[in-house]
Amino acid sequence: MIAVRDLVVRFDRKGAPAVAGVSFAIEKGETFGLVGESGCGKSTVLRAIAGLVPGHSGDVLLDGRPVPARRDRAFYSRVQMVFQDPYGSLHPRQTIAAQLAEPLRNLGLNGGPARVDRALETVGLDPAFRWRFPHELSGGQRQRVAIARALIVEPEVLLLDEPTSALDVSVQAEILNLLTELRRRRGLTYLLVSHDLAVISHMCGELAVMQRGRILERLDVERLRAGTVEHPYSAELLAASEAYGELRPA
Ligand SMILES: Nc1ncnc2c1ncn2[C@@H]1O[C@H](COP(=O)(O)OP(=O)(O)OP(=O)(O)O)[C@@H](O)[C@H]1O
Repeated sequence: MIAVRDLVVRFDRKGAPAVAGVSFAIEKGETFGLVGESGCGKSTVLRAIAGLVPGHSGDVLLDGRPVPARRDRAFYSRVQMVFQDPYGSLHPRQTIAAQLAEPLRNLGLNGGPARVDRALETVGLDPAFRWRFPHELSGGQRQRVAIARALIVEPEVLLLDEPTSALDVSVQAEILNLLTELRRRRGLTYLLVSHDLAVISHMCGELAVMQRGRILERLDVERLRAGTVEHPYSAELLAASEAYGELRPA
């Protein structure tokens, strides 16, 4: 469904690239995880796919075809993003209805009230939320709105950048379960970036461990849960994960 081939991102001409030749492919309906310590380049991979990083090299392929260097409406109607901080990504002085209608307007699609209500329902929020402002919502409700805003254009792929890192643990589980249910119901394909192995283990079929802009190791979730990683850095990451116990089957 979506793939990157030899992706390189350089922010600084002299220094090491932030992403140094990353390749992977995600089948339709699957969730692929990118995991690694802060600064390893995982968010940059995701932002480069979304066209938010100027001047990357390598290919981004959607359904096997390269996407245009300047991402167009056709791309954003198929690929949407959800960021870590829903408070930062929502406009503080716009109603939820206005914010949900915006991506439809940007893509030249019809944004009637019924569509906004449907989007709210999809993420488990009452239509009455349409008149509220972001500060009147809890963190979890705000992230539900961010997911509704990504889904309102009916994309096929969601790029998820630490979608639950800013939330309390109990709310994290709710949002992860909602994302899983939506993926199953709609046949969505996810690329999930997280520093949290428990989140990756819960969500992903396959994952790649990144360090200093490169993929060190690819794993399927069974190997992650069994702890049979090959690269010493992956083993370190696993050992350091507070959630190590949760990753292993009881
Ligand atoms: N816009 C930018 N300009 C310059 N350097 C950047 C920019 N964005 C990221 N970087 C640098 O690129 C490297 C990779 O950052 P990136 O945010 O992709 O890492 P990450 O693994 O997602 O970490 P985190 O989870 O902390 O965001 C870091 O060294 C970072 O400082």
